[in-house]
Amino acid sequence: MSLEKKPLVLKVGGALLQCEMGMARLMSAAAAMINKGQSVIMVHGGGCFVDEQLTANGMVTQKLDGLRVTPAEQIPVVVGALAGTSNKLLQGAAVKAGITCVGMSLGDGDIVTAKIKNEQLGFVGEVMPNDAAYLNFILAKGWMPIVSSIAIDELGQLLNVNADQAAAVIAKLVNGQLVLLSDVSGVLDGKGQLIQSLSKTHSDELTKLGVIDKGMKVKVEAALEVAQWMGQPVQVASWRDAEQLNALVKGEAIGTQVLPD
Ligand SMILES: Nc1ncnc2c1ncn2[C@@H]1O[C@H](COP(=O)(O)OP(=O)(O)O)[C@@H](O)[C@H]1O
Ligand SMILES: CC(=O)N[C@@H](CCC(=O)OP(=O)(O)O)C(=O)O
Repeated sequence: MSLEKKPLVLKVGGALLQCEMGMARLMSAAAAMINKGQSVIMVHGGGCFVDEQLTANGMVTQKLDGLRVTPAEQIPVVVGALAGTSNKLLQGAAVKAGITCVGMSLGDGDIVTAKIKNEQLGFVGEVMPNDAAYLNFILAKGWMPIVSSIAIDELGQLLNVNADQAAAVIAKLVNGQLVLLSDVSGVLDGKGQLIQSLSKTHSDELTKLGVIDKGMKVKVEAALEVAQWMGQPVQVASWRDAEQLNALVKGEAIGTQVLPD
């Protein structure tokens, strides 16, 4: 299978949902790719939006190693923000760009299996690839799945999954090419310069120095895991940068290339 024929798994981060122009540009890039016959799956976060909604509901946010501690009482707010508002806002932008899309979550169509990651984190999920049939059905129609990172475990419990980890699992599930789009141009070094290509050794060094931290640490870990698994680089780039989006449509490498060993 040629690279460009692999489904493209595009993960978009939270801040995008607060930027109407960013959403419009991204969807127009996605529409251009879909019109060329490229399958695209969009996986999204919405961390900023969750923060906002928790605060509005008088709840506090606590993170451990970049992951949100999610007690049971926060689940309705988190699910509402991610599987509800964020997912539907993106769907709206996709429809406006002429894309036929299916808004869904990790809990749909048995695409993944899920379990609680670690009791300390509360209702935070760890997911594993399971069955690609539902996604493949949508892609075969030429439609674009828009997937929120809410999973459901065997007991029917709703779990909050970090969206970079969700995108990594979807990429593995469909053997897709993963591009993690954030609000920064890629992984930056200690001087704020873009790192063109990043190996595991280099990333470990920068993480130890605290240069790569918070959300970027989780993102780079997810990218390294998929790069290793696929034997091909995973890109960390920016949805803000119109030039990067144009290059992505042309199939060019953008942002930081996170390399397999
Ligand atoms: N070395 C780094 N390079 C770039 N961003 C970094 C780095 N270390 C930490 N960050 C932070 O990580 C953020 C991106 O992660 P995150 O907020 O989880 O993004 P998203 O919501 O797009 O997934 C950046 O906005 C930046 O604040
Ligand atoms: C467990 C966990 O941390 N879940 C994330 C899910 C959303 C997310 O990952 O959003 P971004 O991609 O915008 O960072 C959260 O609650 O913020």
